[in-house]
Amino acid sequence: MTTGLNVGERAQVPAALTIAGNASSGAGGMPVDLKTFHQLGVFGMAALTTLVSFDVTAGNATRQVIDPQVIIDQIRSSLTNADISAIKLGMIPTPQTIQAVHQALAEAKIFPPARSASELGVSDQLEGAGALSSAQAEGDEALSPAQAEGTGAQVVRSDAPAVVVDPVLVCKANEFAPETVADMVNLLLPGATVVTPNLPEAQFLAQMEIRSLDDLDEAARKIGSLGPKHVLVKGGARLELPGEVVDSWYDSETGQITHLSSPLYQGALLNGAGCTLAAAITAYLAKGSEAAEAIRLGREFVATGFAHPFKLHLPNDALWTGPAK
Ligand SMILES: Nc1ncnc2c1ncn2[C@@H]1O[C@H](COP(=O)(O)OP(=O)(O)O)[C@@H](O)[C@H]1O
Ligand SMILES: Cc1ncc(COP(=O)(O)O)c(C=O)c1O
Repeated sequence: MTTGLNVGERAQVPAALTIAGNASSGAGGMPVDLKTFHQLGVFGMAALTTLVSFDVTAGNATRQVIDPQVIIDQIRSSLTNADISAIKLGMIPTPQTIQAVHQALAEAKIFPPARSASELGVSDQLEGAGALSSAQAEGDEALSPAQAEGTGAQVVRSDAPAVVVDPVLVCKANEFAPETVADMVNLLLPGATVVTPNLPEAQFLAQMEIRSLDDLDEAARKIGSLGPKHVLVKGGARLELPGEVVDSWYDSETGQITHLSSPLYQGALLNGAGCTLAAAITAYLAKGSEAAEAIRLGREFVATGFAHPFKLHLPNDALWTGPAK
């Protein structure tokens, strides 16, 4: 096999880090992210937050949550092991693990510090999403961006890697960890370059029902008001439009909504589709694409995968993250 490199020559490829869970099926979280990074010519690194096992006979999934300090250690280690060009956040299953991820990324000046209670105006308006993250509600001292600026501390590095947040709350039919919404909103969304909720996740984040394309757009705008630069709400097969899937992309800077559509594949949900999309967007950002291009190319990569599902003994087959067979 030839790599196109001479022996001893370094591979000049960007690196991307995924902070995610492991699905032992190989069809969700870290395995999908690393396969996608590799397929797109990006060196993949991983910090694990959870271990998920599906039991086909019992029809349920169990998860083992990784100790928050171990998550911080993995992220610190990855950030010092290589120059990382983009980061993907996937399943982060508890308020404590979200706080740990935020802490590690804020200390590296990749994420802004936690907002203080008085600065939580926007998420205050989100009924039920919770105005305070649990750490803030417990009275932890948070340095606000304004306070940090006052001390001369730089809030986010000018060369900080792009961060794609896939707010994993609903995995196909399984709803999961709705108690993490407040911390997601307060700690993860403000630092996101792109956030990629599926339809039910967008309902949680925007606190509204989504039944139509107009609702999808409204949810994208609402989530955009929480701080991310770009929001891609995946209507996917769940919106049930004839013959096509439509995702709604909101650009917070321009305030513009764009509909991105692809042919519907058999009306099916495939395991790993959402992870592959967020990982592909991360990979393209790592390779230097602007967000608009990364989102478009990421969707194309997923559409190719839908044409080649991999048979799993689970309620849904898996998206294939490799080249066309
Ligand atoms: N049946 C399908 N045919 C083609 N594209 C799909 C289909 N279902 C979802 N998609 C697309 O795949 C991507 C992931 O969507 P989705 O499966 O809803 O995410 P998640 O895995 O987070 O639930 C989106 O771009 C969506 O539009
Ligand atoms: C660890 C992990 N992360 C993420 C997901 C979400 O996967 P999908 O891309 O199918 O939405 C799953 C789904 O089972 C998972 O187990």
